[in-house]
Amino acid sequence: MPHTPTALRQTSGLVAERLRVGFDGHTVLDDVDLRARPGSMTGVTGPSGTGKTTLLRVLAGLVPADSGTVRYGERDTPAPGAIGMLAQHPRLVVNPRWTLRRIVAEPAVITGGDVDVDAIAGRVGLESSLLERFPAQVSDGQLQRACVGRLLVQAPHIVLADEPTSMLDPVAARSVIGLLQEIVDDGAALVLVSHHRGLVESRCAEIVELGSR
Ligand SMILES: Nc1ncnc2c1ncn2[C@@H]1O[C@H](COP(=O)(O)OP(=O)(O)OP(=O)(O)O)[C@@H](O)[C@H]1O
Repeated sequence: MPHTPTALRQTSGLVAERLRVGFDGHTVLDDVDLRARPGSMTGVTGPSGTGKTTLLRVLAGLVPADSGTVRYGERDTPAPGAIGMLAQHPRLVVNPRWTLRRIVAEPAVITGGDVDVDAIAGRVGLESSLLERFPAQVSDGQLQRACVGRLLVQAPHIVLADEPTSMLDPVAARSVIGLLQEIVDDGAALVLVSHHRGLVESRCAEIVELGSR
């Protein structure tokens, strides 16, 4: 039976309260609250070095907070596969020895599901012929589309996107944001880190501004 991400998704957002993180005695996050609701985008913005990526890492459970809490629905740790991430530099996070087809299909391999990678490629505007290429043989925009395709296969409850369009030209950026909006409209809670205030203000129901006090 084909993998049907939408049907499998059980939405639950996340709530972070009073997060504090410091490195080497220097406070980076100071009492930060953030809520990401199902079917909604939450923006994180602020100048360079104010802790946007650190906040995403804490939300993903990759960096422990010194204090504060993160709740994922009813849980205090995310369910396996509940969080999907989209990186600013997709080349740094994908396996360079995998074809785009394998990169897109990977979440279904992990769960033992079946997936129509060509259909997913069509949905994210990636020519099927590119699926047989390796990351070094495609553009940043094409690789980011493949990563969005992988998100569609994973169908996470929560998407954490760290400057996902900053490497892309305006047309490709709009397209990737449109695809993320589809994932949100499908019920995911999305946290969007971006320096681009206009983008955050136009798309996000809630905005966390770091470095503003
Ligand atoms: N593992 C770490 N050890 C020590 N310091 C760190 C670590 N991770 C981040 N920092 C520091 O924390 C601060 C915030 O970094 P972070 O990458 O979260 O900022 P950012 O807002 O995402 O920046 P940018 O917009 O430039 O990507 C920086 O001063 C950084 O040097």
